[in-house]
Amino acid sequence: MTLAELQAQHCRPRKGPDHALDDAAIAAHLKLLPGWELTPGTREIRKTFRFDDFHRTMAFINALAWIAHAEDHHPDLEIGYARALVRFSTHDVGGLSLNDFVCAARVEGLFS
Ligand SMILES: C[C@H](O)[C@H](O)[C@H]1CNC2=NC(N)=NC(=O)C2=N1
Repeated sequence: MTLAELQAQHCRPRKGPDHALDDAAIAAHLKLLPGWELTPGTREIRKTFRFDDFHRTMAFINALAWIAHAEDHHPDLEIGYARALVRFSTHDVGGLSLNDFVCAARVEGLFS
C-alpha cells in the first residue's frame, strides 16, 4: 500500500478485537506515515506537529477536527502555542485499527 492509497480510504465502524492490527501490520502502515511513531508501551500512534504561532496551530486543529467529524474517528490532542500532539487509537478495538492509519494519512494530506 502507498500513502496515497491509505489517504483515499475512509474510516468504517470497526468494533471488537478482530479489527485490531497486529505488530506486523502496524509496522507496515507506520512506514507510510512520515514522523508518526508508536507511543512507547502503548497501542497508539502519535506525531507532534509544529507551527509558527497559535493561529497556525489552531488552523491545523480545525482542519483536523473537520477530518475527525467527517470520518467519525477522533484523536486525542494536546495543544500548545506552536505545537499540536496528535494521538490516534481505536477505543472500540482496544488498540490500533486501520481507522487510525486512515485518519493519520488524511491529516498528512493537509500538507501535500
Ligand atoms: C459510533 C462511532 O463510530 C464510534 O463511537 C467511534 C467514534 N470515534 C472513535 N474514535 C476513536 N479514536 N476510537 C473509536 O473507537 C471511535 N469510535
